[in-house]
Amino acid sequence: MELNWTYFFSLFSMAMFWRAVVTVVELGTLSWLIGLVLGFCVASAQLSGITALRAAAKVYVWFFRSVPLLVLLVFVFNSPQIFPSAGPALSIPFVSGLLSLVLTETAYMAEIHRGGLMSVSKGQREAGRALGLGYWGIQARIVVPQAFRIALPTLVNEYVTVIKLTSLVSVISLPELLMTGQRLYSQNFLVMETLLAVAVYYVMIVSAFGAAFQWLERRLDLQRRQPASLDDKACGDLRATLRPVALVPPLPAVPGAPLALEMRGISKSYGSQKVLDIVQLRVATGEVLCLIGPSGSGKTSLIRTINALEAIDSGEIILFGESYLTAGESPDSERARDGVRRIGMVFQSFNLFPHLTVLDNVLMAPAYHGLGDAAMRDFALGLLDKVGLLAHAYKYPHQLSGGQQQRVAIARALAMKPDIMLFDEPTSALDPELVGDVLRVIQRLAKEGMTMLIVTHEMEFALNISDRVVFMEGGKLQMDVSPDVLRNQPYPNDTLLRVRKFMGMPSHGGRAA
Ligand SMILES: Nc1ncnc2c1ncn2[C@@H]1O[C@H](COP(=O)(O)OP(=O)(O)OP(=O)(O)O)[C@@H](O)[C@H]1O
Repeated sequence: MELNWTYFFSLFSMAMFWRAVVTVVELGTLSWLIGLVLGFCVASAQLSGITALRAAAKVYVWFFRSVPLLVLLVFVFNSPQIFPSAGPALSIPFVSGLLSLVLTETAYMAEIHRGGLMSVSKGQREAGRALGLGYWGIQARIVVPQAFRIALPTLVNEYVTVIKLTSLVSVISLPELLMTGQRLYSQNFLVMETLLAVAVYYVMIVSAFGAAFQWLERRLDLQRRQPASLDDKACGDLRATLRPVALVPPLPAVPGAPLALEMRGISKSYGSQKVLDIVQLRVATGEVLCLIGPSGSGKTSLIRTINALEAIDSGEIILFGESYLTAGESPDSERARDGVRRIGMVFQSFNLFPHLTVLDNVLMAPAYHGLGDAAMRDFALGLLDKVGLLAHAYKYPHQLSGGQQQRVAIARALAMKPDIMLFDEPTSALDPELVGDVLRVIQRLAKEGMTMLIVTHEMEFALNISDRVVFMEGGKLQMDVSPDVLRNQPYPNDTLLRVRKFMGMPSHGGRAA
């Protein structure tokens, strides 16, 4: 069979086909955009803590993924028979088509968004909470930008699917591309030429939008962003504009002033396992405590309760003389969140925000709390200079070594001008050669008078930096003594002997291994 090529080419200059192209693009794009937004809401509902919401979202996704679009289209178009008041709107094929596509796409998009949201690690949310961000702040500034980037390639693919699905709307007489072609070949019987032209029209639409989306994907791809370090001259020029940064706000450590932190009878269990067992701890302003102990003894759990990342089962935590967290209280309460703003936390796995530059990581919390002015920007740059990373201010976390990332995390925590700093094994995830730089920054903070609790396995560091070394075992504080006692107590009791052994010290004291 010979194709009539002259007729085929003439189909590309027919106004009715280009009108159909506009219809397809309008219908596909609107369905995609509305599905994108509603799908995100449904995915959030699926992941919410509210059982009824979760169940409703699950049923929605299950139902609309199961019903064929063709069936839905015919049903929606004819639904005025059941709901006469919807007649004027739904008798318009474009509206019925849009509604059906949106109902279906919302279900598919919800699954895509859910995958994106779930792949943002728990540590990212915890870093947000540790910086005092509320639920919506964490969603808007941390989770959604990352989830969207992860989901983007699949969302783009879904756009192509939606464009092709619009051809089904011909079943309710919308003059889109297929319907336009059908009307034409039912008159002239040039079926193959017309369908071929329809296919080419679809390919053109998909290719044009595919290229645009690819451009967007490339722009959003963080791995492609490789801003360079500032050279010495640029660093020097920038440094000259900055004022020296005072890391620790002057807090009066006068006699009779309240303790920086007091833990009264804190207990916590995970199921039947008690991980904190009536912990009593008092920390004065300016004191540095190192928490040591065997793996699983509860050190991280203790530090996480101080930062309200975990609720407590019994007892009370008091911050600068004011009750901050009590047994059973939600760590998300207003009071706890206010307390968290006074505490900086540095995590073992850094938890930097990968979609933000180093400087924006540091500025994230001040900006959220309404402090992100020009002076704060200078302060943030000054902090980066303090931790030796001014040259890297405009890079992204993936361009830094682990040790550099951890120093950014310290600067980020310091940007909120905390009164207490918590460190949870800050060097455990680092290669040995990178440990020193991080420890030096912490040492500097100690010298400047910062109140600090540090969970560490660096025993010599603990002995050098601490005012007190606290040994934990089985969720209990077994020993709380100065490094001097640890090193020099000539008549050690059994616990001290055990701790010396744990720290790799000789039983008569001295240096740690
Ligand atoms: N979210 C959780 N759910 C259940 N159990 C947990 C949870 N977090 C910690 N645990 C358990 O609590 C105990 C104390 O853990 P924790 O992380 O506080 O110990 P750790 O002293 O910091 O240990 P390491 O030095 O290995 O980091 C462990 O037995 C651990 O398995």
